[in-house]
Amino acid sequence: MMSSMSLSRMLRAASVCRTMSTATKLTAVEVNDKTGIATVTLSRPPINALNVELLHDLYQSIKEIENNKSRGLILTSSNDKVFSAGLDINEMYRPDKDRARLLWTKLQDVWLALYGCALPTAAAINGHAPAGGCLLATSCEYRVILPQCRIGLNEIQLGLVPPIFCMFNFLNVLPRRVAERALVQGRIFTTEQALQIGLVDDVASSKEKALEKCSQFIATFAQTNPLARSLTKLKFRGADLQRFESERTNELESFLEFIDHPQMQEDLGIYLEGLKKKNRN
Ligand SMILES: CCCCCCCCCC/C=C\CC(=O)SCCNC(=O)CCNC(=O)[C@H](O)C(C)(C)COP(=O)(O)OP(=O)(O)OC[C@H]1O[C@@H](n2cnc3c(N)ncnc32)[C@H](O)[C@@H]1OP(=O)(O)O
Repeated sequence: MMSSMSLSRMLRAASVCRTMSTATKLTAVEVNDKTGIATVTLSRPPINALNVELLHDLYQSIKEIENNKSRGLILTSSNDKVFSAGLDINEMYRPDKDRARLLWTKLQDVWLALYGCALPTAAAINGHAPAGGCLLATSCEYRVILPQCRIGLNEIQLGLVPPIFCMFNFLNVLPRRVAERALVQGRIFTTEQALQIGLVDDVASSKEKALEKCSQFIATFAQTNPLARSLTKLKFRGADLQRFESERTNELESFLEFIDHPQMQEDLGIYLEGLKKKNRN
């Protein structure tokens, strides 16, 4: 039989963390009642590839957390090896046109919501974060990664032109020269390299420790007026957000044109096959 001691401990634990009522299917949202910090966990097995539904759920979660006046937002993954594999290539290979349009629009919405989020944001990168995975992490204000991970914007290696928000994210985090070179080379960095160039702020030995470091970062704002903080953040990011708005329709059309190109389709097919073959050998 359970002792009254362990029952009270369990009740106390249950009152600290609560799952948000509107938590969605592909993202789990948990709010720590003690700290007021919300953790969004990407939960689309096996590798959190960003498809229309995951992007939709992620957008809803970010907006919900922002509207519920949480103290901060931490983004992480339920997979212990992969934070996110980036866009789901199946959504771009031989795509349904309406769905491809929706995919890109939702990616744009997520970027706007996360990059422009009024709350302090942090990413606990508990696995590999190529392409769209890196985009999500660098939209946040602070990043902690685990050892033996790989992170970077490798779009150019797939023959894709990195969209403007990739550039904004890298310029916000890295010196201009380093950002430009990383994007034009489509570099994927190891944990050590990412820390050395400043693509991530810290390294933690486990997911729990990474989450703890993210919470500590968010706690540094405990004494700061939230409105003053968010307006100051907006002063830094506002020009990027405005330029993005003025180019978002063009970028959507360029994306659709790009993936409609026969050569692009052939390249994506080869790339996808290469990823699958790896598992067959
Ligand atoms: C101005 C604008 C106009 C131009 C617009 C251009 C468009 C730019 C788009 C910019 C934004 C984002 C781009 C992207 O995000 S593209 C996606 C790029 N992602 C990658 O290259 C990652 C590829 N994957 C990996 O490196 C590895 O899978 C991993 C993430 C490191 C995980 O390794 P693992 O060993 O743990 O798992 P693995 O066995 O490789 O994979 C498991 C199964 O998942 C499949 N898979 C992997 N990645 C993807 C993916 N991104 N989409 C779909 N499917 C993926 C893999 O094939 C395995 O499948 P299976 O089990 O063998 O069937």
